[in-house]
Amino acid sequence: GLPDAAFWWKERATCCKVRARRFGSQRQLVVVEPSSTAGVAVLKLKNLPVNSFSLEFLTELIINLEKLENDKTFRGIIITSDCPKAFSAGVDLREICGKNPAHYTEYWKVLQDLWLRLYLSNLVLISAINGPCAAGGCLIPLTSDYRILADNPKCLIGLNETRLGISAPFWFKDPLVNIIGHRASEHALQLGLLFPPAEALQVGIVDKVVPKDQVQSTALSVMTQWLAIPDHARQLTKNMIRKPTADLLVKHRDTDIQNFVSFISRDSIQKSLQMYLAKLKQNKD
Ligand SMILES: CCCCC/C=C\CCCC/C=C/C(=O)SCCNC(=O)CCNC(=O)[C@H](O)C(C)(C)COP(=O)(O)OP(=O)(O)OC[C@H]1O[C@@H](n2cnc3c(N)ncnc32)[C@H](O)[C@@H]1OP(=O)(O)O
Repeated sequence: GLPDAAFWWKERATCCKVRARRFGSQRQLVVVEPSSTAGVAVLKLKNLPVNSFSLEFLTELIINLEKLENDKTFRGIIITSDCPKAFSAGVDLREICGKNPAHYTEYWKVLQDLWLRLYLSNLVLISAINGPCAAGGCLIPLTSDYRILADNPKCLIGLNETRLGISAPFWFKDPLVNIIGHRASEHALQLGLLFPPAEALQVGIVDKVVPKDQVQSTALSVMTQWLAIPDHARQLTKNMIRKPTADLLVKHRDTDIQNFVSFISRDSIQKSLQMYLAKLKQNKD
């Protein structure tokens, strides 16, 4: 069962709602639409320009996922991007650069919340990856049940953290190992590889590669196959497979936060993140 996670969710849901009130933004960063298939919602990420994970975006995403999880009309979610430039550029570097330990603590807790919410979801989650997907951006595909990538050379996917001088946390690494295996993860993580579509399919970080204009329709047809299985049987099986990995984070959340805050506060790490951000701004198309 999920008693530990359920406890966390209840407590964290209240925090999310308080935080959402704090932002009070008029921009809608997450759009949820019913699909043409009954019981399936399409969740569109819309934090322009690149769906980087700002605290506000993460908060809105968690609230929307929680609503869908609690709405018995939905059995599955297709997660995709409504930003032409990216599926997700991962952690918003402005959230982990030049801020204070209290901010880093809050940010990391919320990122953990998102991971738990997705990884232990009872719904079928399909990532329709219609743009580049880097580092933290892979959190969504890696916690999904199925991943479809657009066949476009710009659609690189992978955990490239080491290229920024940082390390992916264990709860990014573990699902990757579960999906692509130990040796391939060792290679991909240390070198910070971003895979183009054909290689992504070959290594197994995605399940299907299709032309960009077919990503959505393919996601719907894959969803239909998954929904043919009775929910209770699929959910029990998903939980049985995922619980040992999820428990590692549930049990070690506080230590993980402390490790992150002390790591990210180092001058050398801050310098290398600032350099990466400056380089991104220089390399504009
Ligand atoms: C001991 C314990 C250790 C625990 C762990 C410690 C640390 C863990 C760290 C957390 C793990 C996760 C990390 C991350 O996710 S770091 C982010 C990694 N992301 C990337 O490397 C992707 C960066 N972005 C790109 O490659 C490109 O932007 C693109 C997504 C391919 C899109 O390219 P393009 O269409 O050419 O657009 P631009 O590059 O011009 O980007 C548009 C504007 O967006 C800004 N941008 C892009 N990415 C980010 C980002 N991640 N954060 C903040 N801002 C970002 C970019 O600078 C442009 O801004 P501008 O228009 O103002 O110049």
